Amino acid sequence: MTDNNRKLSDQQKLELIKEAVKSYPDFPVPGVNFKDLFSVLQNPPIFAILNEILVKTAKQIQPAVECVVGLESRGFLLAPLIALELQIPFVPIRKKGKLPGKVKSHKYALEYGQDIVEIQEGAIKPNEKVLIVDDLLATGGTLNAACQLISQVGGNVASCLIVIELLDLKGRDKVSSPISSLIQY
Ligand SMILES: O=P(O)(O)OC[C@H]1O[C@H](OP(=O)(O)OP(=O)(O)O)[C@H](O)[C@@H]1O
Ligand SMILES: Nc1ncnc2[nH]cnc12
Repeated sequence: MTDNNRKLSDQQKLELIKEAVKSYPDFPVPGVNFKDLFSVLQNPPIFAILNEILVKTAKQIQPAVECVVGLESRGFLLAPLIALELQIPFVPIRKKGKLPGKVKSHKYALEYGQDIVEIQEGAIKPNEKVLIVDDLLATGGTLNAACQLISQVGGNVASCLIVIELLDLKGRDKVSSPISSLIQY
């Protein structure tokens, strides 16, 4: 963190992150206003602020989480940063057919299309307290599928941490675990 950033409030830091998120109307299909996390990652001071807030938020969860699950693909850019800082395992949830070994699967609906998510058997310990991390909450289909999958393999979803929440889509209504989002549209 730079000296200038140290003087900013959390609210001001979140505003800077929000200003750095680029929007792309009608991508990848008409009607979707795509919010691009990569525009934040291409701005190192803002990426540093995002990392700082994600780690701080994750550390505040009580009781402490024991594992960080990242959702393919953009959750993979953030979850390992948190896992490393907290010195707990990072576990991927991927789209169908990409993880080796025995997997458990769950089908889900997207804002556009549908998909299947998978996790490796044994990646989550029985009753382990899990933090799920992703870049964006839209319809909530992906996050709900991840929660179901983690429960299916015996984990306990303690909390979900999302950078961008699209409020109109009411995605959080689909998810029974607590969700923190950093910026909202
Ligand atoms: O709340 P939902 O409606 O489920 O949408 C949110 C999900 O959609 C995006 O991923 P996407 O499925 O586009 O996959 P990608 O990151 O691999 O491009 C985003 O990164 C979330 O994971
Ligand atoms: N509007 C959106 N922007 C970025 N990723 C998304 N995934 C689902 N909806 C999205």
